[in-house]
Amino acid sequence: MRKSQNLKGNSTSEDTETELQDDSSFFSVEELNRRLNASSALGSSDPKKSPTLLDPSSSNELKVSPNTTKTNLLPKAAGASRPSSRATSPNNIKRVSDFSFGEIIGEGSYSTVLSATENNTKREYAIKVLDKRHIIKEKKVKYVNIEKEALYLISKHPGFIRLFYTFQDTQSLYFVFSLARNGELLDYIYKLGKFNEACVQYYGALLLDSIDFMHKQGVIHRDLKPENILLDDNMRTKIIDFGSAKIQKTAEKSEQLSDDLPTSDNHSRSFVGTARYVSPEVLNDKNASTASDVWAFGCILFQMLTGKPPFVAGNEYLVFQKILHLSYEIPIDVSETASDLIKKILVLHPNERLTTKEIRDHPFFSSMRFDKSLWEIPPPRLKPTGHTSTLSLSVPGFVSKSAGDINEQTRPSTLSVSSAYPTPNTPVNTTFSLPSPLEYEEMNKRWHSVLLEDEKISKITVLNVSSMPGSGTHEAVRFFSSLFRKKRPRTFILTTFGRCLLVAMNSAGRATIKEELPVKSVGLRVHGVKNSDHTWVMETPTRSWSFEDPREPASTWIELINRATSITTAFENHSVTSFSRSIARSIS
Ligand SMILES: Nc1ncnc2c1ncn2[C@@H]1O[C@H](COP(=O)(O)OP(=O)(O)OP(=O)(O)O)[C@@H](O)[C@H]1O
Repeated sequence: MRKSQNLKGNSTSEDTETELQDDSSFFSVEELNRRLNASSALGSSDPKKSPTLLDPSSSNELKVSPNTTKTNLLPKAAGASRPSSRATSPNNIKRVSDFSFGEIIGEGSYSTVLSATENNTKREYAIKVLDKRHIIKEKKVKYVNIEKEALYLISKHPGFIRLFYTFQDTQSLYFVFSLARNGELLDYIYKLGKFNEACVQYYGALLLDSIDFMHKQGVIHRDLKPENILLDDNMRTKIIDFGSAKIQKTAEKSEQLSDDLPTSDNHSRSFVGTARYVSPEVLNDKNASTASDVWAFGCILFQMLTGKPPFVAGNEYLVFQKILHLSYEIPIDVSETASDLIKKILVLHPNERLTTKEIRDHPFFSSMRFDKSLWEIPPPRLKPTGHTSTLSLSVPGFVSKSAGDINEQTRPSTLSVSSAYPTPNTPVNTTFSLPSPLEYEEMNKRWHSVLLEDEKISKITVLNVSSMPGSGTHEAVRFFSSLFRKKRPRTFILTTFGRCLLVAMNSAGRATIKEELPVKSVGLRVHGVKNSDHTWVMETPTRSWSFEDPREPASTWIELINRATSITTAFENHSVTSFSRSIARSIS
């Protein structure tokens, strides 16, 4: 296997050929419960019988308390984890003290993922930490097992994240993965708007080859989406998150291989997946099949080609309606060959959908060779193709950093992809990080008409926003307005005075405030939304706003809004004059 050096000069986990070493005993509810009980009864566990339980005197022992939260279950952050006196635990099963944990690089519904360096080898990994109590409570033990088994089945293919070790301590389960340093495919789609067709062919081919292999191993992923596709040091794709996977039985598998028709999962009738990528058959009768993964693949191809998934709407119900009615449009700038492929994949009936083999043979992929050499050719430079004019925002005057060539520019050195700033042609789903001081100055000038005297922009980004009457209004009014609730892209400005503004340019090119969010309203509630890490809600008794930011988690925003509330409070107490000036200004 390839030898690689990371940016710090450390060798990466990909360097090692080690077979999966795991503590398989913890993957049963009984064993998990037994160990949890043992740990609760402090000291009653028998380390000989449970070789992977940490020594209670170890600095890395994580104590169970009834008030334990997800965060304090985590190993200590960067540098805090002291190397163990013993390099590894008995039977070569790893333990927390074998690693120094770094920053949190991702969070899932049931896990937190941290970067980590193995103390002995200095190899870097991504370690997924799952809270045992939470897994048991939510009845997810079965899925933890499936994830491990699926990862084992597909481990020989380069298109998947590699699982190296599993282990546990009293409170958590640990999956040690190869570290995909270049973040999620989704980041690049947002950053570039959309990919040119050469890039879509290349990345589409890597994914197709991976999906094909995965299906031959009897694994249906069931949650394929750009967030679950990571990019490694060489900008090649690694599919992650097998927590929703289904493993087919051998009989099903051989049937599938003989006739190449989609095999379905008749046993699992629960909805899994993500609304925008879920197939019509899963919505209709909850039957997931290999064709359901092909459907999701079609949605991802569409998203790479156009910048957004084919089925988007203000809420999940409307997304489902669009999927069931096959209501999507291919923009005219997509080539005929690509459109033809999309139309043959996004087909309602799974048996009429192209199979992975048929997709490989489609003219869109005629330049790609589906063999080992596919994974050896250098990735094409990631380039956007122009912009979708109907989606562009009118935010003039910013230095564009989004367009161009990602591979050409310095690649992001960490997992967080530095984002672009609003430009007149930036697609709506893009979000933006803080600009440099010079760009700040420029922005403050551009938006000065919405700012107060001495007030500066603290954060500017584009969010999808919808609003409706608050919980204090009549239920019928709320119900009907929910039917027409539409998320619209809006430029959001947080100012140094703590004001949160939704702004737009008028036809004369002048920035105007569309709305000022009532960060100090009595009865204001700011909260996240179940099943969506990137959506949050601001609610007053009379009005509620729902925000979606595909890049930044809702928790960051909730913290920001809370901070804005305290800033405006301080501001009001100390600087009444500025408010008077602002009123005078708005009148003039
Ligand atoms: N090997 C890795 N290298 C780098 N980042 C990773 C790796 N594995 C996971 N991540 C990051 O952590 C996030 C959460 O991981 P993952 O999707 O596996 O968790 P999960 O609990 O299964 O999530 P979900 O709620 O989507 O099921 C990912 O979206 C990704 O950004």
